[in-house]
Amino acid sequence: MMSELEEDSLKLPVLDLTQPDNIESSFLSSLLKACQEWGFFYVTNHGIPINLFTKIREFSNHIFSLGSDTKLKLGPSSRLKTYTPHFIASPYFESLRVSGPDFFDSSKASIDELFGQHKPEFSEILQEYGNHMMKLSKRIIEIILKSLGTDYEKKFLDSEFGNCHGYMRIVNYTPPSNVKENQVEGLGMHTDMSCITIVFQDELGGLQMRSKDGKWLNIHPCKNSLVVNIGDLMQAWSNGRLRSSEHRVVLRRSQNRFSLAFFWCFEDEKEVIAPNEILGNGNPRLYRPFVCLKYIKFRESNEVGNFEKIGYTVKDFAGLNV
Ligand SMILES: O=C(O)CCC(=O)C(=O)O
Ligand SMILES: [Fe+2]
Repeated sequence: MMSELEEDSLKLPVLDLTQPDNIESSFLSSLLKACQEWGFFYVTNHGIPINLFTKIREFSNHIFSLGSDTKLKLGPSSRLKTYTPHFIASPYFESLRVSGPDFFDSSKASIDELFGQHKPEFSEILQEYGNHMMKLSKRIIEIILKSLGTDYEKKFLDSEFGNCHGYMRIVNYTPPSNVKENQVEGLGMHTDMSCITIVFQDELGGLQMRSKDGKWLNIHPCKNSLVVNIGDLMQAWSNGRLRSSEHRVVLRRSQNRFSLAFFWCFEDEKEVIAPNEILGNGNPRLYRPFVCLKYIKFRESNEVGNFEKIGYTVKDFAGLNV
């Protein structure tokens, strides 16, 4: 069950879901350690058909090769606001957002607007992918809860995470032509607002996380595996036992980079507060309770054109000075 990948000096555990109900306790403790220290790990044998990634990648090429006027029909000042154009997150980043639970409808609205006609095959694929990712997210949280304490998945999975929702971002990175001389940031340092994020990155790599002592470490692409990272909501809910790490994307080659990020989040109206069992005896609360949507609004209002900028994380929003 347990396997580990050498990542420069960074060793991230690989959660193998071949038998999700039968995970060794030694693996659970290495998973918990990774979530505390790095906030990142890999998941493999996750059951997502490979051809879904291939098809979404094809779809992504199709969308992002459209003219910018067409794409801006979904831009920040449009009705749907599902497209993030270049020069918002970075000059080299553009993305399309598809929201659950009805991934079919959400993508259909964008596609109809872009192409002026129905392309149900794309929406079907995105719905299938979204359904897989919703289930996968729940399985991963179940295992993370198990790693935090005996029977915690029984106590907390449905009661705390039963109403989580998800959305995906399909991302196209277009590096500048002189990228070979100087690597550039495709996406600047940020933390995710999710409970967990599950990322497919293509073979070019470039995802990096920041260690507690401020070093940038590569999260290499790993065949047939997805990258999982802890987001801000989970950091607050776990009273800081799980780390929402700063990360970024660097571009080193003059080739476009494709990634697909799935964000699994608490429902907007949920009050995020670490349960007493998670807190443990005598430990101070590190975060005041807050309503999930209020944090998301706080982040959005501080982004000022710079999506997910650091300096306004959950610590700045709800951290208690203890
Ligand atoms: O493109 C990637 O590999 C990661 C993207 C990311 O960190 C994000 O969208 O939050
Ligand atoms: Fe991220």
